[in-house]
Amino acid sequence: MWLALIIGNSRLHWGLFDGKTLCHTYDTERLSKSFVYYLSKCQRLSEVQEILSSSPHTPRQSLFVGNQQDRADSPTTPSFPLLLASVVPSQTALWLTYPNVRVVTLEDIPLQGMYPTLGIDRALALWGAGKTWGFPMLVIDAGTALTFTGADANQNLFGGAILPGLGLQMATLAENTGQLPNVELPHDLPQRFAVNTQQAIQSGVIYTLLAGIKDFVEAWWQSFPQGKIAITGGDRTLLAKYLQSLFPEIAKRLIVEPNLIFWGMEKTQNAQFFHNS
Ligand SMILES: Nc1ncnc2c1ncn2[C@@H]1O[C@H](COP(=O)(O)OP(=O)(O)OP(=O)(O)O)[C@@H](O)[C@H]1O
Ligand SMILES: CC(C)(CO)[C@@H](O)C(=O)NCCC(=O)O
Ligand SMILES: [K+]
Repeated sequence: MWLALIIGNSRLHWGLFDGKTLCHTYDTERLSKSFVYYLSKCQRLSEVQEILSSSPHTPRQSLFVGNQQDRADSPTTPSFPLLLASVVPSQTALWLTYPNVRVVTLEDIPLQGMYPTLGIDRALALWGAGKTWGFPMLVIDAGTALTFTGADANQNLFGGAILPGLGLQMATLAENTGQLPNVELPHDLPQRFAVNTQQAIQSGVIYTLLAGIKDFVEAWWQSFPQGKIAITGGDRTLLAKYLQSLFPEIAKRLIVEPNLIFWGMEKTQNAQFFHNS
């Protein structure tokens, strides 16, 4: 068993693997140094699962009482292996205190033509999607930031784009204006021409984002008529639903998959190391 951890800009994403099989996923807030310590002391799978699914993530001392002494003294009780990918350098540092950790870098991903500051989450999602469904592949990651990242049939980075994600666009409007409220995203596509403030914000953010996605997707298909498209990230389901209503011909060709980055991590040499250990 091993753990995959993606440190995103809003929260942490956890994958619990049995070899190549992804058994469980968890999302957590950012965690404390003592959490890192407790996780490193977990011996049983049930302990890992309990502390990752508890909320808030302050592990109960009692979980460890009793055999804590054995653990401190025994050299034969390694922590669960942890494979880490992070786009938040300050958070990476905290997790380097975990004893059995490996960090995924761009060098671990066999895509050609990557530029040095490319986000590891983008490279991993693209690698995971391409290795699973084939290249050419375009990944749309609808997270804190929304990104497009594409690679051609030779697994060469074709390029992409970065813009504020749906949540960030809504939050920025509320934070930087005197009269605009914080608004939730609607479950269904709103009406385009709105007659109240809340719906006007929803319409503006959603319809311009959908138009932008359509434009990128069409440009992608112009370059790669048989090119595949996968969407991931916290807003993927909502976006896929809006696309289904507005541009069904695009939605039909979309692969919607929450775990692209985990698939990417599993398909690096680093994971191979864990499979064999
Ligand atoms: N339970 C949730 N908590 C936080 N955000 C959520 C949740 N469910 C959906 N979202 C949406 O997910 C988006 C954030 O996506 P995600 O969790 O993929 O971001 P992230 O952790 O910052 O990762 P990345 O850095 O890759 O974007 C937000 O815009 C928000 O609207
Ligand atoms: C764009 C984000 C924030 C998306 O999570 C991340 O991939 C990142 O910090 N990237 C670095 C810049 C780049 O990818 O070109
Ligand atoms: K920054």
